[in-house]
Amino acid sequence: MSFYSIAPFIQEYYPQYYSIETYPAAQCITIHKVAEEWGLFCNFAHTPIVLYGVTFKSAEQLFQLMKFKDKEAVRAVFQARNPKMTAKKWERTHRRPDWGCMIVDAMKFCIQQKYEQHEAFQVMLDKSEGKYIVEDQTSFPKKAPDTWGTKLCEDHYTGPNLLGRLLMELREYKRLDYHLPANALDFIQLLKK
Ligand SMILES: Nc1c(N[C@@H]2O[C@H](COP(=O)(O)O)[C@@H](O)[C@H]2O)[nH]c(=O)[nH]c1=O
Repeated sequence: MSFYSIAPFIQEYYPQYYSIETYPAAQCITIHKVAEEWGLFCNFAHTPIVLYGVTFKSAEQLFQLMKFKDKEAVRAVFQARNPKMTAKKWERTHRRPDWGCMIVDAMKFCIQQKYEQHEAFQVMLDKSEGKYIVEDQTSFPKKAPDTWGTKLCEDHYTGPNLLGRLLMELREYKRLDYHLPANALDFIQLLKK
Protein backbone atom coordinates (compact mmCIF):
# COMPACT_ATOMS: atom_id res chain seq x y z
CA MET A 1 0.00 0.00 0.00
CA SER A 2 1.38 3.42 -0.98
CA PHE A 3 2.37 5.82 1.77
CA TYR A 4 -0.02 8.30 0.17
CA SER A 5 -3.04 6.00 0.13
CA ILE A 6 -5.53 7.27 2.65
CA ALA A 7 -8.01 4.42 2.26
CA PRO A 8 -6.57 2.52 5.29
CA PHE A 9 -7.10 5.62 7.43
CA ILE A 10 -10.69 5.93 6.28
CA GLN A 11 -11.28 2.25 7.01
CA GLU A 12 -9.83 2.52 10.50
CA TYR A 13 -10.96 5.94 11.69
CA TYR A 14 -13.93 6.83 9.48
CA PRO A 15 -15.64 3.52 8.68
CA GLN A 16 -18.89 5.34 7.92
CA TYR A 17 -17.19 6.72 4.79
CA TYR A 18 -15.41 3.52 3.80
CA SER A 19 -17.53 2.42 0.86
CA ILE A 20 -17.73 2.56 -2.90
CA GLU A 21 -20.69 4.55 -4.16
CA THR A 22 -22.38 4.45 -7.55
CA TYR A 23 -24.36 7.30 -9.11
CA PRO A 24 -26.27 7.51 -12.42
CA ALA A 25 -24.19 9.88 -14.58
CA ALA A 26 -27.26 11.69 -15.91
CA GLN A 27 -28.06 12.83 -12.37
CA CYS A 28 -24.54 13.98 -11.47
CA ILE A 29 -22.78 17.30 -11.21
CA THR A 30 -19.10 16.72 -11.77
CA ILE A 31 -16.10 18.42 -10.16
CA HIS A 32 -13.11 18.29 -12.44
CA LYS A 33 -11.51 21.61 -13.35
CA VAL A 34 -11.84 24.94 -11.58
CA ALA A 35 -12.71 26.71 -14.85
CA GLU A 36 -15.70 24.44 -15.53
CA GLU A 37 -19.33 25.18 -14.70
CA TRP A 38 -19.26 23.71 -11.19
CA GLY A 39 -15.59 24.54 -10.61
CA LEU A 40 -16.35 26.43 -7.45
CA PHE A 41 -16.94 23.05 -5.81
CA CYS A 42 -13.32 22.13 -6.49
CA ASN A 43 -11.03 22.61 -3.49
CA PHE A 44 -8.53 24.30 -5.80
CA ALA A 45 -11.00 27.11 -6.64
CA HIS A 46 -9.83 30.61 -5.75
CA THR A 47 -11.81 31.07 -2.54
CA PRO A 48 -9.53 32.81 -0.05
CA ILE A 49 -10.08 31.75 3.56
CA VAL A 50 -8.96 34.05 6.35
CA LEU A 51 -8.06 32.51 9.73
CA TYR A 52 -6.43 34.42 12.56
CA GLY A 53 -5.38 37.17 10.15
CA VAL A 54 -3.72 34.81 7.64
CA THR A 55 -5.20 34.43 4.15
CA PHE A 56 -5.16 31.00 2.51
CA LYS A 57 -5.76 31.07 -1.22
CA SER A 58 -8.01 28.02 -1.38
CA ALA A 59 -9.54 25.24 0.69
CA GLU A 60 -6.89 22.99 -0.86
CA GLN A 61 -3.99 25.09 0.40
CA LEU A 62 -5.47 25.13 3.89
CA PHE A 63 -6.07 21.36 3.82
CA GLN A 64 -2.52 20.63 2.65
CA LEU A 65 -1.08 22.82 5.42
CA MET A 66 -3.05 21.00 8.08
CA LYS A 67 -0.86 17.96 7.46
CA PHE A 68 2.12 19.68 9.09
CA LYS A 69 3.32 21.06 12.40
CA ASP A 70 6.91 22.00 11.55
CA LYS A 71 7.85 25.50 10.53
CA GLU A 72 9.98 24.51 7.53
CA ALA A 73 7.28 22.35 5.98
CA VAL A 74 4.48 24.77 6.80
CA ARG A 75 6.30 27.69 5.20
CA ALA A 76 7.29 25.70 2.11
CA VAL A 77 3.73 24.51 1.48
CA PHE A 78 2.29 27.96 2.16
CA GLN A 79 4.63 29.59 -0.35
CA ALA A 80 4.27 26.91 -3.01
CA ARG A 81 2.50 27.62 -6.29
CA ASN A 82 1.09 24.11 -6.11
CA PRO A 83 0.58 23.32 -2.40
CA LYS A 84 -0.66 19.79 -3.09
CA MET A 85 2.50 18.81 -4.96
CA THR A 86 4.80 20.48 -2.47
CA ALA A 87 2.96 18.84 0.42
CA LYS A 88 3.52 15.45 -1.22
CA LYS A 89 7.29 16.06 -1.06
CA TRP A 90 7.23 16.99 2.61
CA GLU A 91 4.72 14.39 3.72
CA ARG A 92 7.06 11.42 3.85
CA THR A 93 9.25 13.03 6.47
CA HIS A 94 7.09 15.67 8.14
CA ARG A 95 3.44 14.65 8.08
CA ARG A 96 1.91 14.88 11.53
CA PRO A 97 1.65 11.37 12.97
CA ASP A 98 -2.04 11.73 13.79
CA TRP A 99 -3.00 12.85 10.26
CA GLY A 100 -4.83 9.61 9.56
CA CYS A 101 -7.29 10.02 12.40
CA MET A 102 -8.06 13.67 11.59
CA ILE A 103 -8.05 13.70 7.81
CA VAL A 104 -11.80 13.80 7.21
CA ASP A 105 -12.34 16.29 10.02
CA ALA A 106 -9.63 18.48 8.47
CA MET A 107 -11.40 18.36 5.11
CA LYS A 108 -14.73 19.13 6.78
CA PHE A 109 -13.13 22.09 8.53
CA CYS A 110 -11.73 23.50 5.27
CA ILE A 111 -15.00 23.12 3.37
CA GLN A 112 -16.97 24.59 6.26
CA GLN A 113 -14.67 27.66 6.30
CA LYS A 114 -15.09 28.05 2.55
CA TYR A 115 -18.85 27.85 3.00
CA GLU A 116 -18.93 30.46 5.75
CA GLN A 117 -16.66 32.87 3.89
CA HIS A 118 -18.03 32.56 0.34
CA GLU A 119 -21.66 33.26 -0.38
CA ALA A 120 -21.25 32.28 -4.04
CA PHE A 121 -20.32 28.78 -2.86
CA GLN A 122 -23.46 28.60 -0.69
CA VAL A 123 -25.60 29.74 -3.62
CA MET A 124 -24.05 27.22 -5.98
CA LEU A 125 -24.56 24.38 -3.50
CA ASP A 126 -28.24 25.28 -3.23
CA LYS A 127 -28.46 25.42 -7.02
CA SER A 128 -27.14 21.86 -7.22
CA GLU A 129 -30.08 20.53 -5.17
CA GLY A 130 -31.52 17.33 -6.59
CA LYS A 131 -28.26 16.25 -8.24
CA TYR A 132 -25.46 14.04 -6.96
CA ILE A 133 -22.07 15.73 -6.65
CA VAL A 134 -19.04 13.70 -7.69
CA GLU A 135 -15.34 14.44 -8.11
CA ASP A 136 -14.63 13.14 -11.60
CA GLN A 137 -11.22 11.47 -11.79
CA THR A 138 -11.91 9.66 -15.07
CA SER A 139 -9.01 11.42 -16.82
CA PHE A 140 -6.49 10.63 -14.08
CA PRO A 141 -3.90 8.05 -15.17
CA LYS A 142 -4.37 5.71 -12.22
CA LYS A 143 -6.81 2.88 -12.83
CA ALA A 144 -9.07 3.38 -9.83
CA PRO A 145 -10.31 6.62 -8.29
CA ASP A 146 -8.83 7.60 -4.95
CA THR A 147 -10.78 8.22 -1.75
CA TRP A 148 -11.98 11.66 -2.85
CA GLY A 149 -13.45 10.80 -6.20
CA THR A 150 -15.05 8.59 -8.82
CA LYS A 151 -14.52 7.44 -12.37
CA LEU A 152 -17.09 7.18 -15.14
CA CYS A 153 -17.95 3.57 -15.99
CA GLU A 154 -20.44 3.42 -18.86
CA ASP A 155 -23.43 5.38 -17.58
CA HIS A 156 -22.49 5.77 -13.93
CA TYR A 157 -19.83 7.31 -11.75
CA THR A 158 -18.34 4.99 -9.20
CA GLY A 159 -15.83 5.41 -6.36
CA PRO A 160 -15.54 6.44 -2.69
CA ASN A 161 -16.41 10.05 -3.66
CA LEU A 162 -15.63 11.47 -0.26
CA LEU A 163 -15.35 15.05 -1.52
CA GLY A 164 -18.73 14.80 -3.25
CA ARG A 165 -20.29 13.19 -0.21
CA LEU A 166 -19.07 15.92 2.13
CA LEU A 167 -20.43 18.58 -0.22
CA MET A 168 -23.80 16.84 -0.36
CA GLU A 169 -23.80 16.61 3.45
CA LEU A 170 -23.07 20.31 3.67
CA ARG A 171 -25.86 21.07 1.20
CA GLU A 172 -28.33 19.03 3.24
CA TYR A 173 -27.42 20.16 6.77
CA LYS A 174 -26.01 23.64 5.99
CA ARG A 175 -22.95 22.80 8.07
CA LEU A 176 -20.29 20.14 8.53
CA ASP A 177 -19.43 19.15 12.07
CA TYR A 178 -15.80 18.35 12.78
CA HIS A 179 -13.66 17.47 15.78
CA LEU A 180 -10.02 18.45 15.49
CA PRO A 181 -7.06 17.97 17.87
CA ALA A 182 -6.44 21.02 20.05
CA ASN A 183 -3.22 21.83 18.17
CA ALA A 184 -4.70 21.43 14.68
CA LEU A 185 -4.43 25.12 13.83
CA ASP A 186 -1.16 25.88 15.62
CA PHE A 187 0.62 25.91 12.25
CA ILE A 188 -1.00 29.26 11.49
CA GLN A 189 1.15 30.95 14.14
CA LEU A 190 4.25 29.66 12.31
CA LEU A 191 3.22 31.71 9.31
CA LYS A 192 3.14 34.89 11.34
CA LYS A 193 6.61 34.75 12.85
N1 LIG B 1 -6.46 13.21 -5.83
C1 LIG B 1 -6.43 14.27 -6.68
C2 LIG B 1 -7.37 15.29 -6.57
N2 LIG B 1 -8.35 15.24 -5.62
C3 LIG B 1 -8.26 16.22 -4.57
O1 LIG B 1 -7.09 15.99 -3.81
C4 LIG B 1 -7.25 16.61 -2.56
C5 LIG B 1 -6.64 15.81 -1.42
O2 LIG B 1 -5.50 15.17 -1.85
P1 LIG B 1 -4.54 14.37 -0.85
O3 LIG B 1 -3.82 15.41 -0.07
O4 LIG B 1 -3.65 13.62 -1.76
O5 LIG B 1 -5.40 13.49 0.01
C6 LIG B 1 -8.73 16.87 -2.38
O6 LIG B 1 -8.94 18.24 -2.49
C7 LIG B 1 -9.37 16.15 -3.55
O7 LIG B 1 -10.53 16.83 -3.97
N3 LIG B 1 -7.28 16.34 -7.39
C8 LIG B 1 -6.32 16.43 -8.36
O8 LIG B 1 -6.27 17.42 -9.13
N4 LIG B 1 -5.41 15.44 -8.49
C9 LIG B 1 -5.41 14.36 -7.68
O9 LIG B 1 -4.57 13.48 -7.81
